[in-house]
Amino acid sequence: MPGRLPADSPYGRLIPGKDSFRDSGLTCPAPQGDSVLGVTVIATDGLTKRYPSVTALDGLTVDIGPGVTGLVGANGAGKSTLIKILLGLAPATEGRASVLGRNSALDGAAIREQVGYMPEHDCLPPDISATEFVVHMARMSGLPRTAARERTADTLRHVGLYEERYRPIGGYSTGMKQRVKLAQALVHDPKLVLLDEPTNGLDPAGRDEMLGLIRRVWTDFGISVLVTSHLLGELERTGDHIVVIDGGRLLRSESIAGFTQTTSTLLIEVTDTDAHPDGAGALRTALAAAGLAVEPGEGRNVHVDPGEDQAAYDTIRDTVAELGLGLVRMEQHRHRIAEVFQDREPAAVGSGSAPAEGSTGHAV
Ligand SMILES: Nc1ncnc2c1ncn2[C@@H]1O[C@H](COP(=O)(O)OP(=O)(O)OP(=O)(O)O)[C@@H](O)[C@H]1O
Repeated sequence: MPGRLPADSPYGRLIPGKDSFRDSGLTCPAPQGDSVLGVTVIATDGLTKRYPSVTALDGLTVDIGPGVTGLVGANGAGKSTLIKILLGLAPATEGRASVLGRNSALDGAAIREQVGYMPEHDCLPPDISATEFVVHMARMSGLPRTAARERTADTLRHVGLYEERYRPIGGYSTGMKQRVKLAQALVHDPKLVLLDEPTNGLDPAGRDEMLGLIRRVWTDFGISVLVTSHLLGELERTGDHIVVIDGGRLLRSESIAGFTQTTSTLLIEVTDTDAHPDGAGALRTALAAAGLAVEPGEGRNVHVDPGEDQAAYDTIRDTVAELGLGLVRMEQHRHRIAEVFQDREPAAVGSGSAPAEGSTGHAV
């Protein structure tokens, strides 16, 4: 018989006592196109959570639809508190929240049947294997023994754990542990997963792999994702939508495309040559001498604002050719999410270590 975890279990499992699950296994395609538009997966209205010494959420009102949504905020912004309220694991002081159309304050158990949760902190038992642990969590969610084993094998394979899944978790790397936490959130085939800082502690390559896995949870299986991060740029390539909170308040809620609108600026990337070991620098100098509005900068990309001057494109092409550089790309520059927040008030900028070179993150 499946057991029952206390409500304060880090995984928030409560036993639904049901004997059937969505039978889509791991093959449910993501809904596409208009069919997903206008559907609210998570909604909050004036949501407030006050602890004795701090207000963690302050009148938060936001609607979140299907797909991958990044919930971004500095450490202490209120992300984990929001997740706990959504799951019905903590009461709000004021306001209301609903998940998949159910009231979080009243229907927590029903919500947790349909939602997977990956906690932020390390809370895995070190002495048992990933397989044993995930089977256990599947059983806790009410899956019969055989189905629990099958889905555990499928899910661990999906997150990229193979032979290691039979070894004790205590010997796993941080990345492997994060994968186990993701697997247990997915094993009961939820409609939505809430992932709290899943890239924490990972190196840049590990972050990219985890973000790719998260993206596929939606594109391959149609499971919506709310993923938190304190790194603003990290979710740029992974998410469909970003919600930014600060001090428990909504700063911005927008599609990624909205954040990263194209600008009028052209982005030009060129190769270096023996004659011009700094190809981009040589191009900047030559284009400025030709009268174009070249933005100051370093690195391999050159930014030029052509304004209304259609001849600018020809000038750029001809200048690259005259310098003997290779033209790798010339396209309209898109804002990076981090640039959108560059002019923010210092008070709104929180802590958080920026990841190493090569990752996409910028601390909020
Ligand atoms: N149980 C609690 N009792 C008192 N204060 C709390 C409690 N839980 C959270 N807080 C406070 O509420 C604020 C928001 O915390 P929360 O954990 O939601 O932030 P977060 O955005 O998830 O940050 P982090 O990534 O650092 O966990 C913080 O100031 C935190 O110290």
